[in-house]
Amino acid sequence: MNDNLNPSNDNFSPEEFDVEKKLRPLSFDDFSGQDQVLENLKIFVEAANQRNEALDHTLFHGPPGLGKTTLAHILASELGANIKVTSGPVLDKPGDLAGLLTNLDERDVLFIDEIHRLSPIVEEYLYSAMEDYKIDIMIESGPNARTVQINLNPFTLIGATTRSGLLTSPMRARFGIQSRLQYYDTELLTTITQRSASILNVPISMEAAVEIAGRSRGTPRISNALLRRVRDFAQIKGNGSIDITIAKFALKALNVDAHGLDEMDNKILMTIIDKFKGGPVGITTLATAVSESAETIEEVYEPFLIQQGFIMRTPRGREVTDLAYKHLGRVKSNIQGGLFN
Ligand SMILES: Nc1ncnc2c1ncn2[C@@H]1O[C@H](COP(=O)(O)OP(=O)(O)OP(=O)(O)O)[C@@H](O)[C@H]1O
Ligand SMILES: [Mg+2]
Repeated sequence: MNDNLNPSNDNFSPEEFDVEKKLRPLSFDDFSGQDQVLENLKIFVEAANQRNEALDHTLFHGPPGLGKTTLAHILASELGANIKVTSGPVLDKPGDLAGLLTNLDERDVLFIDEIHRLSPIVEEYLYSAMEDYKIDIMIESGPNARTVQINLNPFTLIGATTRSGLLTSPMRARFGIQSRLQYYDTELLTTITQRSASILNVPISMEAAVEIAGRSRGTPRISNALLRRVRDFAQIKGNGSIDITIAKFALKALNVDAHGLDEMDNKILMTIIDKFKGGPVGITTLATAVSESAETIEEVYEPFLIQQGFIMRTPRGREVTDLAYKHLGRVKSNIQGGLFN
């Protein structure tokens, strides 16, 4: 599979980065889907705006490409505040964090991506900043070294993670607002694809938008990536506009699965069928067999496979469904007790 279609791929070329920026919704009104999450956020933002207070610390979790970073930027903009962006692995000492925190104006947003990857010492340093808007900083050095406590402006920390299971409970408890983002259905992804096509100035038929949406693994980032690639085909092999014929042709050339499943999705299904007779198989055994971490399978791959009805979680482990056999063109063996269907 093309690397840019990988749900967790954020390494765009400079040109693609620009396109990506153009496509990113900038306000609540631009953002489609996640209705319940959005409805709540609108209320919290409006209330914070009315009271002229900082919004409560907010955590977004869920699989890659569903809009966590986008929502962090939207929140800052709806709060009329600045946003400073950093990420867990970048902050390796409290000093890095202190620099960011002391530069925040009242009600500003500090966005920490991959917040599950903060080092324990930085994480602990964050606790008092989040709770009391206070931090200790070290001044001078050598024999005169001492710490002083300084007050921060009230700010909002927005954390994002694909691996909420790896967050420590004290960290999680400090987020007053916690939202889990869900996969998008084809209808929503169709709307998003049409919106993106209009921003990119490329005509697209309804049928073609539905086709792209249906193969996007429930993920707007993938819809946008597919749209960009299909646009290339339309430009070179067609007349520049995207109809169903060119969309199907391009998606076939791109090797995109009819359900939008990626290589790892299919590998997981195939491994359960071929090596574990369809399951049930424990998550750690499965993880070893596909050479991926158990956490990544649980947080990135499995939710979509379950949502689409390819896998079931049972008390004894993961089991593939008849739909998975059908999808992969495999025949279910009778030994499992299942009949052909
Ligand atoms: N609801 C939406 N409506 C329209 N476009 C969206 C929506 N959500 C996400 N997108 C598009 O998908 C892209 C990916 O979203 P975003 O970067 O916010 O995902 P993420 O959840 O932060 O992913 P990751 O976990 O990989 O950081 C965005 O650039 C945006 O263009
Ligand atoms: Mg992100």
